[in-house]
Amino acid sequence: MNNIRANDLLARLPKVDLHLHLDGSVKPETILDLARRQGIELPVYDKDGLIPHMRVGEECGSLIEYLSKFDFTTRFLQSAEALERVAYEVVEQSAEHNCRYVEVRFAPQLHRNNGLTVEETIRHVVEGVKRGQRDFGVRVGVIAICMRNHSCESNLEVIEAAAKYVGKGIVAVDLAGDEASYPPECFREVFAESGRLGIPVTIHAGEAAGAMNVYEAVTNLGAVRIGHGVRLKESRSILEMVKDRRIPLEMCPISNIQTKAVSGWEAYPIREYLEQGLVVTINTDNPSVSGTNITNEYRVLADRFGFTTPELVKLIMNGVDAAFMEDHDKLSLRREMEEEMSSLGVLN
Ligand SMILES: O=c1[nH]cnc2c1ncn2[C@H]1C[C@H](O)[C@@H](CO)O1
Ligand SMILES: [Zn+2]
Repeated sequence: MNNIRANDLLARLPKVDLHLHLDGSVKPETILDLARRQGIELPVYDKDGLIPHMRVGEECGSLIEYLSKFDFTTRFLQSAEALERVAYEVVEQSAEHNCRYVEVRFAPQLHRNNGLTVEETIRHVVEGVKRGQRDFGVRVGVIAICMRNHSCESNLEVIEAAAKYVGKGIVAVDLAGDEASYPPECFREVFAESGRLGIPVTIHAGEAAGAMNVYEAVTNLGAVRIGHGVRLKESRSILEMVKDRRIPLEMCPISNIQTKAVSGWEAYPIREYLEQGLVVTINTDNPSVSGTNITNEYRVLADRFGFTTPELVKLIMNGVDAAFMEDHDKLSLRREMEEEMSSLGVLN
């Protein structure tokens, strides 16, 4: 297959994205408009000029450097209107890449500078994605994020509010932020509460710290999925545990290279993980910070690792299996996607 046709096929394949941060998915043109409406000064007033403020470059050396890009964007996401709008637009952008299901995650406590409550932030994000779901025909779930640098109290507040929205938009809770400085043990109390309330848990782990964080996330924080897990390869026994429990990894290739979770593509363990029988899914993490989209993630994997179309289809369907979705909805999503793949001629 020549490249143009291959790229076209990747764009047209139905896909899912399980790891997508709201505040890492804001379009520069939306920032221009939000700044004007909110009367906030910008360093530049053209969308190309904003890109360096929002996106990491080649030189990104660590997760901490990567995370610094979020400070710029979250300033504009402090009102009901802004949250609803970016939530809607994230669904629109996913639809442009033929995503059939997305899980949009955000940290309520980062959007309260102008007085919104945790529950209000959740309500507005859920409203935005639901409107997107109706207009663009993409199924959507929302994940509420606790932050590693926030207090137990403020993270517990997120869990309690999220619980009220389970079945009404919220599908899980997560833990994100600077992994290296805050070991996951600090969060046992917080995720014990999500366990009591019966909310599914995914945890960013094994990205900027070692495999022990994955172990802690699974055994003590109740994680049933792991965000990234790139450094899981550092421990054979922990890798075996993740494999035996069939815990899906939400890998985000471009982001993982940029945050230096691994030294480079040659060390990226995706083939290794698949050969070892781990459940790998492919996701974007932060399209506007990483300068990526879901089609691009698959294209890079095809180019760098020689993944064939059946292998890419398998990765996509792993994402469907790993979705935080009711069984009957998952079944109908799987059927729809299989039909669409059949009509594209990529299923036997
Ligand atoms: O890849 C990541 N690792 C850890 N934290 C992250 C990553 N991407 C985004 N975040 C943080 C920064 C955002 O402000 C926050 C909520 O989306 O989550
Ligand atoms: Zn993430």
